Amino acid sequence: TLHIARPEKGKTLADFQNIYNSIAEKMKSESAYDDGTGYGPVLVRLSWHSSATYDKNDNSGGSYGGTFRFKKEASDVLSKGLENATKFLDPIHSEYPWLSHGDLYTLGGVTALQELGGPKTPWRPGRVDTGPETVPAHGRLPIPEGNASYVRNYYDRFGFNDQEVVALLGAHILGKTHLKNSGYDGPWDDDTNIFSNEFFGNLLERKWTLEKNAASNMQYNAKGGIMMLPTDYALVQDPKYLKYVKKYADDQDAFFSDFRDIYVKLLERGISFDDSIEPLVFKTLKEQLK
Ligand code: HEM
Ligand SMILES: Nc1ncc(C2CC2)[nH]1
Repeated sequence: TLHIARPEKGKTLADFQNIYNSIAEKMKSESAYDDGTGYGPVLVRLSWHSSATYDKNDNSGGSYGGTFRFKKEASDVLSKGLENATKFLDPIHSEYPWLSHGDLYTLGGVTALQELGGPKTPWRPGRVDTGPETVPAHGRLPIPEGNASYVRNYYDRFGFNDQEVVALLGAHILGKTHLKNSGYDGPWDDDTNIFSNEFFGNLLERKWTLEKNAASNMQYNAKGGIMMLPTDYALVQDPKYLKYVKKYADDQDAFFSDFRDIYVKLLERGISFDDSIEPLVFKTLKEQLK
């Protein structure tokens, strides 16, 4: 499968900054969502799930075709809860109908990440919607019960190495698990909408206890109301992953730049962009107030 980027005709940085601002303003005005967590985390998760169907073996799936807009893909039980994110973005798509869904879902994640204090993340337009026949079969999303070899094997399908996998999973500092979505529960602390390297410090410094949760799933819990999925905890069980967990726990700047790089790589996986076109870097709302 070939995915050639075709940037929307005649659109400039200013046009996409307008969309960024619409999403960011809507995040601000609907900050009460999910008990005050806000829409940032679930928008980041949607950008990940819309890219997570990628398979390097035939270059299928990935963010290009915007196929998450089809119920056939969005109904995957492992995507439960993401209907909140697509419903949030529907009015943005109505306001800017010229923007492809693939560009909408990835731009939503980049906007959320930056508005939650994450790294400045270059973004390129040009994903083109493809039809229902291009929706990949269910089964390409990861399960939370996996161990380290499961996680390594899963990301091999993207061609991501150990360092990239550890950096990418640092996104789990954002947001929450919800029993009604995934059958996992927590964290219950409040600053789950600020991007930082704390996921790694939590993994290394807290005392983790493996417990059965209210949905009879096993998860790791620590005092102070934080939790880890089995796939999170795998990062400290495997010596090759552990090396990078320590690196990122010690060095916020290294985490921010490595997360930015692998997040861009994820959102663009499988797409051929015209490298003579500069990626776009958006200003945050705060930066535009001055
Ligand atoms: C081994 C791979 C992964 C597994 C098994 C996994 C699993 C999960 C699960 C079970 C939830 C809770 C969903 C719910 O109950 O609402 C979740 C939430 C989340 N995931 Fe992941 N995830 C993985 C990788 C990623 C990646 C690569 C990113 C982003 C780069 C990401 C971003 C998020 C975010 C931001 C949330 C919070 C969503 C919210 O607060 O509604 N995850 N993930
Ligand atoms: N620690 C942790 N693992 C998964 C999560 C979900 C993002 C909220 N949090």
